[in-house]
Amino acid sequence: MEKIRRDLGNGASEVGDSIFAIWPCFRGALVEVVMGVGCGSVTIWGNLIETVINNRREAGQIDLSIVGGGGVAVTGGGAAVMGGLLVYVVEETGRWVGEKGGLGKKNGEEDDQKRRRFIEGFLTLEEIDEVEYGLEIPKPERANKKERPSKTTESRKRKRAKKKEIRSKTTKSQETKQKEGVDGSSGRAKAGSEEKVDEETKKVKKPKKRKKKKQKTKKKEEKQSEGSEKPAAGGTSDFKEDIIGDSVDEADYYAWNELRLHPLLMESIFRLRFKTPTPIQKACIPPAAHQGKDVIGAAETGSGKTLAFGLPILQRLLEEQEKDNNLVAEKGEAVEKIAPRSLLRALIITPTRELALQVSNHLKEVAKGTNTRVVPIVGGMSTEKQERLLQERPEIVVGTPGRLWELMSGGEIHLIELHSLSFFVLDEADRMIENGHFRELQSIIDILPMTSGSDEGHPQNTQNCTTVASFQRKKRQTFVFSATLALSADFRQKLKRGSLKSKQSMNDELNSIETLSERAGMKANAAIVDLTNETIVADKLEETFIECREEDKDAYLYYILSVHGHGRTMVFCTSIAALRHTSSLLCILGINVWTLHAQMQQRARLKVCNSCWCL
Ligand SMILES: Nc1ncnc2c1ncn2[C@@H]1O[C@H](COP(=O)(O)OP(=O)(O)OP(=O)(O)O)[C@@H](O)[C@H]1O
Repeated sequence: MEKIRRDLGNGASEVGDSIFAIWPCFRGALVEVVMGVGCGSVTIWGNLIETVINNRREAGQIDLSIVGGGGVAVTGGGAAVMGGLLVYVVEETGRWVGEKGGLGKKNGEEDDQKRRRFIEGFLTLEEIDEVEYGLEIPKPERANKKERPSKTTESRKRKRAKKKEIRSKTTKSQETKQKEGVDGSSGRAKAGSEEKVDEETKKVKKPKKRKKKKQKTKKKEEKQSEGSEKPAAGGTSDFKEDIIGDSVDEADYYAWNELRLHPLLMESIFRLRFKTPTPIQKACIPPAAHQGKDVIGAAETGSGKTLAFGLPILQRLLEEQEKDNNLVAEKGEAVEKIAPRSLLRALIITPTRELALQVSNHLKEVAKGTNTRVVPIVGGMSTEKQERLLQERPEIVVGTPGRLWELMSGGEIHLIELHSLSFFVLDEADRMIENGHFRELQSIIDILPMTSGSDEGHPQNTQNCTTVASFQRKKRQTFVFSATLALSADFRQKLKRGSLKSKQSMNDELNSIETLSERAGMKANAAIVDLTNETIVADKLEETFIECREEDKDAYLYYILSVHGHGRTMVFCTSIAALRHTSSLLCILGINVWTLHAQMQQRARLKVCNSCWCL
């Protein structure tokens, strides 16, 4: 066996770059990486290289063994031995394997140049032309995880053939199940190649569309037939046993008692296993749900703000439904005619599409078992489809300013019949006023009927929209939620005096939460709940700062993810290019990566969000 020593460079990052770059070349070859002694980041690099090589070996993608060099184990373990970290690639087959600054010339000069470029440049995945190099980037194996769409035509063909086989063999219901499986796998976006995934998903999904439609119709029919069996608001139901399955000890949820929520909402809370209300929920629900007050709420991200406004909305809608039902029962049909049915009762506005969907999904989950419908209206999705959803007249709409205003100014009837609007919510208000992007938000606020105490009862004509006369105007509550809050000491006085409403102020942009709140109709007796702390950092987060060289950043990231990254991790990058680099790298290293950035199509962005929520 001819052993050729290849010095892959000095220092962790050089070695790392070389190893990353030449991995694909190792495929099929029997090589040894012999670690030399090291210092400094030897622990990181030792762990990194060992983990990666072991993963690859287990996946059968690489046949490398690690041999401690210079008497120091590859894992380093903090060995403080002076000297650079050296890696020797020992080739068994006699074929060129890889090197830094290279001498290899087994296959002619041209090939060598390509390889050298390949190694020295540390190309990103997008830059590597697999065909040119005759390489196939190894696909990390994921135990117990759904397979991601493969890049190669061969595997695509295999997939298609498999699907065909499944379709022909299975019965209708089995087929549906199988398809769901495939669907799941196609949802896995491959890092740095969202567009490809999108195309691929299209291909995989196309034949399913009809099936899906059929399923939808079937579901709809089932729903309709179930309609009469749905628990009426406030009525007792066997919902708990149905959904919960295993029993819930209500005593564990005693902390919710003081919030006096409707039994159907408590059923949802049991189902979601939310044992105690979060501080922001505890502070906001009583004034909002039982005193009918407006609320300005601020708390760190992830503190449960959605339900801090969501539960009061659902509580009031359920109470009203109960009252209506009782009146109908007492006085007969006549009352039903004047009770507002299927009108927009709550309009929730968020600064981003993803947040709107997150909020909408969260509320849907809690509203399960009630008759309340929640619909998201966001940009980047089919307007026609959203108009169809609105034709069903949902009580709660969660949307982003742009698409909402587009539909409102186009005369979408459900969105401009605002006389029965009982809740107007601005979520993440601090982000809503950032960059002054939200001209549409201003337009939406302008067409809201005045809240009680102003010119109640008078219909308004504003711009393209006309709000209809109210026969049963509800007192509207305004909720403004944010992760940060800076209110002036005399904010309440300003609200009382209406100074923020002055002519001068009306011409100002919505550039502060104070102005935004006041314009949205916030009343002076609003409950102000500020649970932010000075550091802004969420309590559950621990911040750590690692000082490192630019070229070591990737190694640290991989190390942190490998050693500490159990569960989900979010990695923020400064640019889309940086995101592509990092995600490609992590993908090569066998980490399940999803990317999300502004240049992705909305459909792909939503798919990523949905998949991440489902993890
Ligand atoms: N009482 C509760 N007990 C346990 N988990 C809860 C409770 N209320 C909400 N959650 C969960 O906490 C998570 C964060 O909630 P939510 O999204 O409402 O926070 P948020 O403050 O709005 O965060 P962000 O500002 O990031 O939108 C969600 O997954 C939600 O299901």
